[in-house]
Amino acid sequence: MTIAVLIVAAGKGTRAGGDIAKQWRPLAGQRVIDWTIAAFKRAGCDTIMVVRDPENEHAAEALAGYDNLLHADGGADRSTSVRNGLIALKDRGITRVLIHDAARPCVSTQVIHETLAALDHAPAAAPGLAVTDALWTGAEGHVTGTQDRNALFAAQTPQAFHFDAILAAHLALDEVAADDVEVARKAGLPVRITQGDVNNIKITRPEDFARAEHILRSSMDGIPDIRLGNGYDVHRFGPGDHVILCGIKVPHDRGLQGHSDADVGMHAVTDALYGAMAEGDIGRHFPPSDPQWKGAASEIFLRHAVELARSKGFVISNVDCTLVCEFPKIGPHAETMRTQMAEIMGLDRDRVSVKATTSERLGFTGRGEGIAALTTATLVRA
Ligand SMILES: Nc1ccn([C@@H]2O[C@H](COP(=O)(O)OP(=O)(O)OP(=O)(O)O)[C@@H](O)[C@H]2O)c(=O)n1
Ligand SMILES: C[C@](O)(CO)[C@H](O)COP(=O)(O)O
Repeated sequence: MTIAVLIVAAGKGTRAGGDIAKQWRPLAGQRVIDWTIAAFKRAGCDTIMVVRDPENEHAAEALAGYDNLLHADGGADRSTSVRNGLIALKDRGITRVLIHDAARPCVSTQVIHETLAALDHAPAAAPGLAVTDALWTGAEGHVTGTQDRNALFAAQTPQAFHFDAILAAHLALDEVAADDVEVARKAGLPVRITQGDVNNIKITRPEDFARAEHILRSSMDGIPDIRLGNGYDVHRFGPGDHVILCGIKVPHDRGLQGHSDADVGMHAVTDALYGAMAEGDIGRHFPPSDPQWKGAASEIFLRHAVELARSKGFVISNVDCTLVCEFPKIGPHAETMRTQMAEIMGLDRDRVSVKATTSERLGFTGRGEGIAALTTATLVRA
């Protein structure tokens, strides 16, 4: 059995408005089409044909980054686009095909698998959602009747077919059809209804972008948006009588050198937060070339990273910082450091860890030339 996915992406997206057709527009960090392609790859489908307008520069740009995608030219209506895609898939040994709207980026693995599995029992299958709201007919702003909803379903994609059967049905079609289920039925093929998903929305109107974004951000197919970041920093010892570590003044016979207060621990924590968000590092947000940060309290940097995370919808789940030095001894101060950093980040103390290790007198930390810090941070988007 060789399965192909045919994604129709040649529409103009008129109802969604905007200068760029909806399937090429950004959504939750990538393009709509990227989410749609990713959903099928995640479900294990590797043969993917995208039907697009060959003249559309946004289509060309969006698809350029993909290896191994098949392309076909779209037509004036959806049925023609599907037919072109099916013809382009002919002679590739395809036995089953899933036909999907590019504009449905939130489709789940479960919907894909269930629809495909139904082809073991029928030549065609498609996800539908039983209509739950009462249905009216209306005219001139008034209800004129109530429609029986018991036998009504809202149609979704992917719609799945035995390849030869749907190709033949499309080649025999002499009019425009709403979808491929209609094409199949016109050819006399029985179509199984599989369970649709309320989240499998089709981006149709401008407000659908926000709905799709919410669905994708809150749950990527049940996988929460969890980010892991790491941070690493080193500061050299110099003259002084204390060091600042994780916001705490620790007496020592040397100080740490740096443009700011040289709080190596807090810098590693801050960089781990930036890293989890792919937002660069402290140097990008607070350039050392800028004199205003000379001697600055590192708390400023950490508060900025925390605020940035909040503004992007992340909550910090935990932070784990390890300081590497022979001296000063960190143990007696570790709990105060945890409390201080938890307070700055607005976290419970049990989400903040500060620990220390020596490097067995090896390397620059072992020789007492400086202190290194490593941090791992986890961010979760609610
Ligand atoms: N000539 C067409 C028309 C539509 N589609 C695709 O069919 C899917 C569902 O169609 P629809 O939501 O109606 O998209 P558009 O036709 O682009 O939207 P509109 O009617 O608002 O212009 C979309 O992924 C769209 O890109 C296509 O490939 N070729
Ligand atoms: C195929 C479809 O998505 C099923 O719901 C739908 O028919 C596509 O287009 P429409 O123009 O929005 O009806």
